[in-house]
Amino acid sequence: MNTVDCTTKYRPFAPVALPDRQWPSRTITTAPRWCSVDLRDGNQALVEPMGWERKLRLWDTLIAMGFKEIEVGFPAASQTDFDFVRMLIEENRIPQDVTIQVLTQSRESLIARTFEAVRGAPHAIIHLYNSTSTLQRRVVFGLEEDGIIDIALKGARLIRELAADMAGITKISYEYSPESFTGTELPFAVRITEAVMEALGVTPDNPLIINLPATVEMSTPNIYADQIEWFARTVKNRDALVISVHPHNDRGTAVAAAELALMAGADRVEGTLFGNGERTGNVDVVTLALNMFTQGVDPKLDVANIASLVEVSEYCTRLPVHPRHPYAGELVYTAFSGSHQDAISKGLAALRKSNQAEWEVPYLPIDPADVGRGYEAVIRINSQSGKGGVAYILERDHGLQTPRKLRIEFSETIQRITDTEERELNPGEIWDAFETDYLTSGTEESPWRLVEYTTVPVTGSEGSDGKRTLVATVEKGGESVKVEGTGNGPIDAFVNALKAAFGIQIQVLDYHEHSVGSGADAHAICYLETIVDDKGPLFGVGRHTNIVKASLHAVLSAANRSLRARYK
Ligand SMILES: CC(=O)SCCNC(=O)CCNC(=O)[C@H](O)C(C)(C)COP(=O)(O)OP(=O)(O)OC[C@H]1O[C@@H](n2cnc3c(N)ncnc32)[C@H](O)[C@@H]1OP(=O)(O)O
Ligand SMILES: CC(C)C(=O)C(=O)O
Repeated sequence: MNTVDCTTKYRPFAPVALPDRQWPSRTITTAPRWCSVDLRDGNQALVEPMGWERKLRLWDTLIAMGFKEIEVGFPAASQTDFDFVRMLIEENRIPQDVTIQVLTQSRESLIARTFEAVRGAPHAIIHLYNSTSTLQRRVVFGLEEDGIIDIALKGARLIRELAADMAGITKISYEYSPESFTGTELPFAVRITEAVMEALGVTPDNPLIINLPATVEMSTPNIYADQIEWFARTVKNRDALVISVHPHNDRGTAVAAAELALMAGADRVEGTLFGNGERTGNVDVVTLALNMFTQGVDPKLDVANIASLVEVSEYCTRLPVHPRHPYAGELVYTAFSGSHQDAISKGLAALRKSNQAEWEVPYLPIDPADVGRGYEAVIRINSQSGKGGVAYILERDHGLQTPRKLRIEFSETIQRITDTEERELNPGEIWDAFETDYLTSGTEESPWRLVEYTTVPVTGSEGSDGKRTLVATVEKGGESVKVEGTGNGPIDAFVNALKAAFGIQIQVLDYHEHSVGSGADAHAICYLETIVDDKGPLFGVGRHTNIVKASLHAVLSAANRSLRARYK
């Protein structure tokens, strides 16, 4: 029971009055303009901010992914940020279709230094911000609305001046963030934006990127979408604006907020790889991009090698990507639970058989191969797993198409091991268990062993009807015995031979056989469902390059398995 009375300590976020909201019936059909803020918002939230080498590695990765706008730092804040921007420019590292973006507070000295940093770049976005929320106006700035507008306008006018001075050297675009937008009254957000637009003299040809950040995610994502739609419908000269969103993830719904904001009219998204950023992070652009991808929308970001993105992100941020992180986590293409495994393996088989282009596999919203992940880890086995998963591993790794009843039987063996050992079994251990149980002979646990055999047709006797006589050498517990029997085929003849020599009674209920591999490696696998001396039904499995030998091995496999404790 909570001891804090949340009803007095916290208050619900007021909804936006927008009864004719349009966004709920829209869908996302094109990629937004992406802006990576890894090197700024992501960097400023790190325990150890990135040095040059890490920044450069991240920069190269972002470029390779296809980002065309990258916020490279807060150059007035630190020498490292300043020097990094200079290096990109002086070493001609900025591709011609990429624009760098830099952040600054609305303070004269910081703005001047920011311009110094970008001088000589082909194109730069100067990103100006000041906090506009009710709370920050009161507790941080001690100012009324007009005072806050004043801060923004002083900065905007200076930026316009300095941009004009830089004409012909560096093309400057403008971005303004009414920071803490989500805590700002909407009419005030529009008012300050319109004032900044006027101060900057923006036009549809030279628009302002108006970034409406969920600096703190304070409400459900539908309310953020309402805020964006309300803003877009109310602000004057909408066509001189590019509406950008910058969601943080305080409530864990930044991805949803960004998506709904796009439906509400946002044109651009600022975010980071895997959501690194202040507190619970920025919106994760990789997830956003792949969410689009799985809806058939080209995200215009290359996320095809997700493992290398994880590797770079973990190296640069020194923070791990969670094993359950959407699309990227180590475990997100893995099912341990039986019913999931069963559906996945049936789904994969159906897809292979149908040859259809469209991806449709239960529990796998995306083909792991599309992000460079293999199928090896799709099914892993522990005590939550079922027969489908175990059978999948046997087929995937060893080509065994086990009959349904054998799957049930063997999965009980695996279940016993995983329950006893309380851990995952790797594919090698599953195969070992199968070999030990079904394919081993001539050991203490599996004393029966086939040494050799020959068959001859029964001739001369009346009504022999294709019967054969089989003569074999069989070992039991190391002792060799020659056996002989006649039957409708080799299995029948062998069963009769064993009965005559040892008194063992093997009744064959069902028979399956298939080949595995091809060429010199080809061999036959035979599965026999049997009752051995009233024990069973139980399976015997035989494997050999010779199809008859495979079936005789299967008979002795059943005999061996009837000695197991569980059949006593
Ligand atoms: C939501 C965000 O992520 S915004 C980006 C935040 N990122 C960072 O802060 C990282 C880099 N920042 C820094 O290194 C430093 O804060 C600097 C160099 C920018 C400024 O440092 P300092 O001037 O020493 O201190 P500090 O950041 O505490 O400045 C606070 C002052 O700036 C004012 N201020 C804060 N934001 C702004 C702004 N956007 N525009 C104008 N003034 C601002 C505050 O009112 C306060 O004024 P006061 O000194 O009169 O009380
Ligand atoms: C500077 C702004 C865009 C910011 O980082 C935020 O509001 O989170």
